[in-house]
Amino acid sequence: MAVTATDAIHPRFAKKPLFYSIGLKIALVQLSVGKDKSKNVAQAVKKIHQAKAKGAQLVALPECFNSPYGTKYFNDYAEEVPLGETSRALSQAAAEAGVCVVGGTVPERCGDKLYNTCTVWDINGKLIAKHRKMHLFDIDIPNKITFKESEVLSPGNELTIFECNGVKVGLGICYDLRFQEMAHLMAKEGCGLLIYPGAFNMTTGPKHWELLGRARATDQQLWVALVSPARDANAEYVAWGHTTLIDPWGAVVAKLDEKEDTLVHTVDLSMVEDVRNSIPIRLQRRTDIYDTVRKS
Ligand SMILES: NC(=O)CC(=O)C(=O)O
Repeated sequence: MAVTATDAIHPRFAKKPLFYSIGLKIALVQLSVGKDKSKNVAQAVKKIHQAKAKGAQLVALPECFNSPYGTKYFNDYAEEVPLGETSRALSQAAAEAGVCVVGGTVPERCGDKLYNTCTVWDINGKLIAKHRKMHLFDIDIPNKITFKESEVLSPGNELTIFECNGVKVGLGICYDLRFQEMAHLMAKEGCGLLIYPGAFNMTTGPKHWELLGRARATDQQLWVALVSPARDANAEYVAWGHTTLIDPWGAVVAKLDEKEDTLVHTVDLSMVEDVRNSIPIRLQRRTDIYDTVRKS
């Protein structure tokens, strides 16, 4: 069988990627998150306006930005999307600032189920995408960390791609970063940037956070943004921090430490095409032997 130039693209998505001769100024907000939900949300709104003042066209918040990260908190902090107070605040902030907002994640209530959900708001405050964490964080590292999101959360079943200023952006949430098939499908469907709100911890953070981000960027030859909450050493779950932006060569172009801060950088989408032209692995995959296929 002949080797095909590209593997099959899901019919729901356009075959042609959008982008590539443009820059997109993004702000990654490493937010301090505590137990006071309204305070968390107000701080996020403040950071969105500050990022806009620095010229950002897209502002991304971290995983679980309105609630402490822990299974015992999710039910109490959960809200319906888009009816809840957090959705309303993000919609208003996006519209008032005139900026696209990738709303980190919140615990979402839908019927009798809870999800770990990222919402995306356009410059008019309209909800344009919603991603539910597909791969739940269930791990057990003896004497280090045991976490079982599946005790209270349900997984999402959809890939999520949206468009901002002509750039196709793919979304994953934290543990989703470990699954290269998901990143591959989003790249195949035209994304030039993948954004992962995430909250790695003090065990897996130093070992895997940057490594996985660089792996996804290198494998898929696109930009990868990892957005963490700031570290709170007194929290039950201590986040690693180190919000990071990685270019399509797999190089870290900007990185925060563990404190609250915002990383602002212009993502040059022409680099995606340059890297793909220079190292044409997309055309060299042996799809006659193996493949990654979208099933829904
Ligand atoms: N918190 C997560 O979902 C993922 C994580 O911390 C890890 O993969 O490590």
